[in-house]
Amino acid sequence: MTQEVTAVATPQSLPRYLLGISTKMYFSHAQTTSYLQRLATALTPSLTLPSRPKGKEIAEKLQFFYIPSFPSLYSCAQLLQSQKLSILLGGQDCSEYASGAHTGCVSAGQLREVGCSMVELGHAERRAAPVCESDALVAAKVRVAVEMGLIPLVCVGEKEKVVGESVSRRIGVAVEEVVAQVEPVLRRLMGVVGDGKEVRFVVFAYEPVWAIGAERPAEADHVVAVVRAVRELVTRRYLKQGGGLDGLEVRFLYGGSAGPGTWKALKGELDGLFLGRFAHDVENVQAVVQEMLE
Ligand SMILES: O=C[C@H](O)COP(=O)(O)O
Repeated sequence: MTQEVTAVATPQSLPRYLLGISTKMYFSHAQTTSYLQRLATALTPSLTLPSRPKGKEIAEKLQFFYIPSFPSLYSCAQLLQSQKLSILLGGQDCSEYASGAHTGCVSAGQLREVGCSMVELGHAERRAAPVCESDALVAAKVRVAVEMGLIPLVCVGEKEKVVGESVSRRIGVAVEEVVAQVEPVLRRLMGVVGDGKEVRFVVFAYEPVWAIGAERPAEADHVVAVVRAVRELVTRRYLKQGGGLDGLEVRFLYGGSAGPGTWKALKGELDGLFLGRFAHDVENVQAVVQEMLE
């Protein structure tokens, strides 16, 4: 008998660290489901329910999420739910509309229905041509997603690597660009997230565009300095009393050619990692998990 998929309750708490993987459009449907199965097998008990021995200890520290292509979501949800794996599922995008005449689009509600509890929005590959999503469009999508109970994973990052300038100038330029992407999102979330609301989290993946699809991740010092500055500004302007987003938890992950060694270099300054190509090899994921649990 085929396992039915049920909508998943929006997580009301998350462990200290998050570890996510997007397989973008790299895998066929068959490859996606077999990859997820291999991942689940390799990472057991990390992915098992918190009620199981060792699983509890790990689940308190680390939450996994997986973001495959749309056509594979239902099968992935079937696999996760039938094996009771503690891994959140997310879509790679959603519409800014709740429903209607929008051919080719996928709504946040549909994602929820097929077992997603997250949605990735504003990835650099969608902000770039030919899709050209604007900050305002990304923010509108985030709001709709949150209204449907999905935790948004919003990708942000500066486009160019500044060279031949002082370190403070390099960081300043990046912070300015990232803040310009983060603030429209937070402003659109006023009144729909935080204390007493279904969604209590917003996750930002800091992905300098120049570090995506590269040989190696951005330098840890750069990542830490940019995220520290953005986090400080977000806390001061939005999360403190009167900032309009009381009770909202904001997490910052790093993405962009991340793999074994990246977490160690970041020295626990971030809230997790978002893996791309280097996660295609399940052994790399095992190595990253090991680093994060140390
Ligand atoms: O979605 C993931 C990020 O864009 C990172 O991808 P990458 O690790 O292949 O550079």
